Amino acid sequence: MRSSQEEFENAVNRVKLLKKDPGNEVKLKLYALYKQATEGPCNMPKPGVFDFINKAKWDAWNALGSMPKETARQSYVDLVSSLSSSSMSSSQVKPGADRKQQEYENLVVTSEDGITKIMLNRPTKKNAINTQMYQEIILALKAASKDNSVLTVLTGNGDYYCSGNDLTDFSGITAGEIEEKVKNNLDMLRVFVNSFIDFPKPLIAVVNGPAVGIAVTILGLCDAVYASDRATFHTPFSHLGLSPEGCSSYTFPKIMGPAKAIEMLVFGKKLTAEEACARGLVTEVFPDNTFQKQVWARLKAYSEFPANSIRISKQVIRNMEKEKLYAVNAEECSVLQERLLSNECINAAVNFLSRKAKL
Ligand SMILES: CCCC/C=C\CC(=O)SCCNC(=O)CCNC(=O)[C@H](O)C(C)(C)COP(=O)(O)OP(=O)(O)OC[C@H]1O[C@@H](n2cnc3c(N)ncnc32)[C@H](O)[C@@H]1OP(=O)(O)O
Repeated sequence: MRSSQEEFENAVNRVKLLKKDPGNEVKLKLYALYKQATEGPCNMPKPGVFDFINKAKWDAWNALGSMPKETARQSYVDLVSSLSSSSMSSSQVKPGADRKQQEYENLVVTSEDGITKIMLNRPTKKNAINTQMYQEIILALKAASKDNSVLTVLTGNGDYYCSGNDLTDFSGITAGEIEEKVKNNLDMLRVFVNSFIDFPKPLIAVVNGPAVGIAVTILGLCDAVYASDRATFHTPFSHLGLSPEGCSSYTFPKIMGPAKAIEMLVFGKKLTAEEACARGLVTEVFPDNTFQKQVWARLKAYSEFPANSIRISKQVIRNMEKEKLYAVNAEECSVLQERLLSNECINAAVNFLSRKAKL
């Protein structure tokens, strides 16, 4: 259900009544969503590098890309509700009450039986992740981290799980605009990956079909990966003149050993689901014809475990590595920023756009 103008205005007023300062990151998000909801996409000139505050605000607003006003308004209302409810005592939160689900352009998000499912929903584009979908996943993870669910699931609609970063993202950009666009996208990628690092409860990938690029690397930050035997796992970074992201330069060698990680991340070897399982990237493989039934029965059973215990145990494991993962993410984004501007990468994108190259 979409929120009304009245709900939005109420939320604007409720922000002023918050007892606890929500911190700069959240304040920037609120600012950006408010501007997007009231004025639409950012078309203001970018403030100078030393105008730190206005630049941070501009970056946050600009990163929302072409998100529709209505989506921004709903995201704003949801964010304010989560801030208001997090300042309520636990006795004020009704057990089992499901949060109203926000509507997204590129995702379908549902909550049932203690499980929030975030489904990538661009099946005609093999669920390629464009700028707006990155933003929506960030928002959906933020909402799921605060809802009543025990588990959160990431999956894809259609025959693909996800074909990775949308390679048309940079089409139509002039030479003068490219550096700015790349920088903004990399700032957004860093926030996107951090939202996986920070996710506070078990996050499970239900890989219904082939996965490419960032959709594969991010699996190293998930807590379980269930795959159909139809799924494949491909990170063709060298083929595209790119470099690893999603913390895979750290998680993959740790999961499968350096030689096997290099085979995937540097030489672009595509793995079957069974091979990915043997390397430890996938938790379990299921036959495609019973995949959904078996996986959801398993998840339903897990969702009945005590919620606090599950969350705290996941956090104990993740907290050991958080600082390292933030540093890896920042380093990977900085290397990737250079790569995206390289001729090798630009040629690969042009070849894809002119349909000369596919994987
Ligand atoms: C700021 C972030 C930086 C992060 C950088 C990179 C990380 C990565 O994710 S790198 C990996 C990028 N992905 C790819 O290289 C995959 C490209 N796609 C393909 O090679 C093929 O489309 C694929 C093998 C996935 C599927 O082939 P087919 O089964 O033959 O289908 P189609 O090619 O006809 O695809 C249908 C439709 O979807 C569009 N599509 C698919 N993938 C992408 C993509 N990644 N980006 C944009 N569009 C994609 C494809 O163009 C078709 O569209 P239409 O022609 O309009 O029907």
